[in-house]
Amino acid sequence: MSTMLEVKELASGYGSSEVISNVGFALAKAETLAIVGKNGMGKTSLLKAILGFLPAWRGSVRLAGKDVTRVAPHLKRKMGLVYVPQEHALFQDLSVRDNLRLGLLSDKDIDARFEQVGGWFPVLTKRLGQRAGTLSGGEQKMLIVARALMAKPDVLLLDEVTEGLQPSVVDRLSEVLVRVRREIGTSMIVVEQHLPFALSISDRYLVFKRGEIVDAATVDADAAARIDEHMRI
Ligand SMILES: Nc1ncnc2c1ncn2[C@@H]1O[C@H](COP(=O)(O)OP(=O)(O)OP(=O)(O)O)[C@@H](O)[C@H]1O
Repeated sequence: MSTMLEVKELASGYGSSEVISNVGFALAKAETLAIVGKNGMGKTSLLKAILGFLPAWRGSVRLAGKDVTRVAPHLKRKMGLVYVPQEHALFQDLSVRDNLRLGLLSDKDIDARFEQVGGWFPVLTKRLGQRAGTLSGGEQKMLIVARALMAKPDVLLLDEVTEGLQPSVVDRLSEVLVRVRREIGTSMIVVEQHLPFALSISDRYLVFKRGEIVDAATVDADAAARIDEHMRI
């Protein structure tokens, strides 16, 4: 299977403090990888280092075979790497439609993109004219994910996407992400505290501790118990 994203010996941090050390993994086409670990272990920083918001101190990031370690985040986005940040990054005063449109790189295929993404998120299709700021918290999170999917990403990085969501919305999101992967073959990295959600949609997982990978395995029936053990220590 072809490798979409390859991270090798990546290190990064803030000021003089290294928070990501020697991180390496590969993500195949249409594969979903969960990254789990306690608060403050460096999961968000890892995503930022992959995206280029944090500079790589050492190591490399390759996207579909190309070295993108020093490529700016907006250019990586054009190359198919899209990020769903932890915070609610919507344009509150713009309509749902305009927020979705901002996820597109150009208006080419706009109708087809609205149709496909609307099929995944019918709740948004009904509210295209509504101001994003007036959506419920769950709907706003759906809109952030939907906007990221407008550009049909090759690789999608999702940071704590279930945070603050009620169980029915979490279930809905996992159904949509499984469908997206099946229908357009997106590869995904899911940074998550919500273990059942992460494991239900992932093929493999990495456990992160103090900026390093301390366990990496395929998701199987014992994965949750193994991860719990790491979380306790
Ligand atoms: N802008 C920043 N400046 C300095 N240090 C930072 C900054 N952002 C994060 N850190 C530090 O880097 C370390 C890793 O933080 P990070 O947010 O990557 O962890 P995390 O595993 O994503 O945690 P959480 O699950 O709480 O979001 C922490 O010690 C944090 O205090």
